[in-house]
Amino acid sequence: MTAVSAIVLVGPMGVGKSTVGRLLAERLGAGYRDTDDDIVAEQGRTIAEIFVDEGEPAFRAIEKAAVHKALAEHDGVLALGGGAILDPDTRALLAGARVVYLSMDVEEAVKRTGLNTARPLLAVNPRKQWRELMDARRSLYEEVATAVVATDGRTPEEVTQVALDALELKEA
Ligand SMILES: Nc1ncnc2c1ncn2[C@@H]1O[C@H](COP(=O)(O)OP(=O)(O)OP(=O)(O)O)[C@@H](O)[C@H]1O
Ligand SMILES: O=C(O)C1=C[C@@H](O)[C@@H](O)[C@H](O)C1
Ligand SMILES: [Mg+2]
Repeated sequence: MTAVSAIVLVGPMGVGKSTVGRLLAERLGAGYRDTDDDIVAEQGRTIAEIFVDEGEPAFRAIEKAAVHKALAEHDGVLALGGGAILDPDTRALLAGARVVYLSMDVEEAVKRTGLNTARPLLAVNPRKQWRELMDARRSLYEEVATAVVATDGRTPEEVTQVALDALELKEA
């Protein structure tokens, strides 16, 4: 069963899903869960290792199963991996949920992700790769979102407050 009361965070790598997700959960007195963490725990490997060992399609299959499991089990704040919305079944499942799309522009993205090789899809030419990813994904993030929150120039605390306002949620 899908836990439709979950608040789901989507958006590109480094936008602050994990940071804001934890703050949002704290403010709401709710649990926090992150599908990237679930995958690492279940697989006993890092995301980068899964990409290197098995390639992106295999990672996406693992991710799809992890996202569907988390949506069924968790009714707090749930951060999804940045590419989870690429899967059409996952997008269909999100149709019943409250989904916050955290957005940012490319310069902010480069600042936040830097040259961190833990993000395999941005490991070579981060600025170009980020633009290409966003060209392919922007409309998918918008499709699943019930609220869009721009994070540029805002602290994580400010982003959290704007998300609460957008969802019209009060603190616990
Ligand atoms: N609003 C913000 N302003 C400035 N820095 C931020 C903000 N939100 C997050 N950060 C910083 O940006 C980096 C990425 O944040 P975070 O790990 O939360 O992103 P993410 O969306 O979960 O990324 P991923 O998709 O890779 O899991 C961290 O160093 C974090 O401290
Ligand atoms: O945007 C993406 O495709 C990804 C985002 C991260 O959350 C991880 O799920 C992984 O690095 C892939
Ligand atoms: Mg994260």
